[in-house]
Formats: sequence, C-alpha cells, structure tokens
Amino acid sequence: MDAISINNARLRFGETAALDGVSLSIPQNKCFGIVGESGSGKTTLMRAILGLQKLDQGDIRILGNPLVHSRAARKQRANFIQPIFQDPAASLSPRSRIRTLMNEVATVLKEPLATTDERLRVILNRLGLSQSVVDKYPHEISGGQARRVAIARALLMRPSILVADEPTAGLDVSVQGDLLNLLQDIRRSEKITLVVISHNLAIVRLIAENAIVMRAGKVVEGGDVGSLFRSPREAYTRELLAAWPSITQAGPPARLVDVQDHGELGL
Ligand SMILES: Nc1ncnc2c1ncn2[C@@H]1O[C@H](COP(=O)(O)OP(=O)(O)OP(=O)(O)O)[C@@H](O)[C@H]1O
Repeated sequence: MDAISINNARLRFGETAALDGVSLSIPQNKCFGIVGESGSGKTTLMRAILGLQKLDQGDIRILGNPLVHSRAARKQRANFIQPIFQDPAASLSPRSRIRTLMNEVATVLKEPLATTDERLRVILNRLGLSQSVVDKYPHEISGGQARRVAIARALLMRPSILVADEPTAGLDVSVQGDLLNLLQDIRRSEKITLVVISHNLAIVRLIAENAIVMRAGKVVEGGDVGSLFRSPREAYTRELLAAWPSITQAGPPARLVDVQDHGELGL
C-alpha cells in the first residue's frame, strides 16, 4: 500500500490551473521529493494532501483511505499525517508558551501527560533543543529553533507520514545540512514516510529517493532522483538543473553523510 496516492487531481483558482491532472504514488518509509519553480503548484498539492484544500476533481488516498473533508476525518488524519509548514510560526501560536502547544498532544492522543512529556524530552534531545525551550514564547526563539520546535510538535503526534514544505527555508546554509541529516535520520529510525517539497533541487537530490518535477500544475517528470537529475528527459527539468550549476557539475549525486542511528524515539 502506498503512503499517498493521487489520481488526476485538478484544482483551479479562477483562470489558474493550480493542479492540472496530477497523478502520483508515494511509497511508504521513503523520502519523496516534490520539486518545481515558484507557482508550479507544490504548496497547493501539499494542502490538498493534508485535506486543507478541496479538489475540483480527482481523488487522494492516505495509507489506502480516501481523503474525507469532515471535521472528524481531519482530526483522525492528524494521527498519521503531519505537516511541517514553510513558515514555522504558522504552527506556533504567538500567545502560548511552547509547552502549551506540546501539552495539547496529550489531549489529542488521549495519552497521560507524563507519557507525552517523556516522549517530548527524548524528541527535544534528538533535535538538539534545550528542554527549557518549552518555557519560551515563539518570539523568544530563533528561526532555526522554531523550525525544530515545529518538527518536534509534528513528531510528538507519532505520524506515519511527515510532509515538509521547504524545510530549510530561511536557515543559514551551515545549519541546512544538519537539519536535513536529522530529518533523514529520524525518518529511518522511526520508519516515517517523508515528503519534502522544495524549489531547491539540491535539497531534494540530497534527501529523496524518488521525486517528481512539477510545472504549471502538472507533473512533467518523475522517477528515482539519481536518473532524474543525471539524465533529465524534460527540457524544463534541464532548465531547473541549469539554474543550479553546482548540482549539474557535481557528477554522481552527493549523499548526506551517513548519520549514526541514535536509536528510536519511542514515539
Ligand atoms: N488561494 C489562492 N487563490 C488564488 N490563486 C492561488 C491560490 N493559491 C495558489 N494560487 C495560484 O496557484 C498557482 C500554484 O501556487 P502554489 O502556491 O501551489 O505554487 P508553489 O509551487 O507552491 O509556489 P511557491 O514555491 O512560490 O510557494 C500559482 O499560480 C498561485 O498564484
């Protein structure tokens, strides 16, 4: 069974076909990349996958279940698919300490607070965040910390699927690699399906096994990242690659350094 399967997704905003017949299958327990220039429909596709945006046509299945738009279905879905939004502030309430946000998870999962707290302690540790971060308000932490807090919140929900929109946006180049390594490391040890959405081919090439390339709401190309970026069939993919000379000249795909398995998070 695929983690996510999409069949002929169509969605218009006025004259714009944001999704123009998108079909794809995302296998479980792998990292899958969605690449495309700005305006190609990536975020719209993510919102549709999360059930935040209804399609005009087509259907989406998450772990084999048709995506339903009721409130109850949305709550239920949060138990197995979690987003990491491009702007972490979107998932952090400015007036609540981070602890409040984390405590909500105990209520949602109907789990004793002490159990959630213990899982959180392990997750914060794994993400390299100080335990005291939970006493802060969102405006008291850096952009990089906010992104890690958003990842911690998502992981605390024990998802099977994580969908990350531009996970390294706004971060220093020096910490981008660390964050990607961490996501990859967690994906492997927790057997999570990771969907990474980015306009940056370097990120997708480094972290994903398979990817699709989107343009103007359509999937123009797809496959394993090695062949996709080594010998792109579509002119558009070649153009995207040409805009990233360091990648096209890099030869065989660079791999993230192998990170040690730090053991399971006990999610
Ligand atoms: N709520 C909306 N109302 C009107 N048009 C929209 C809306 N959301 C997206 N669009 C349009 O749909 C198209 C796809 O947008 P989308 O945000 O999905 O692209 P994207 O690939 O994620 O771009 P970016 O990388 O800049 O975030 C664009 O032409 C955009 O202007």
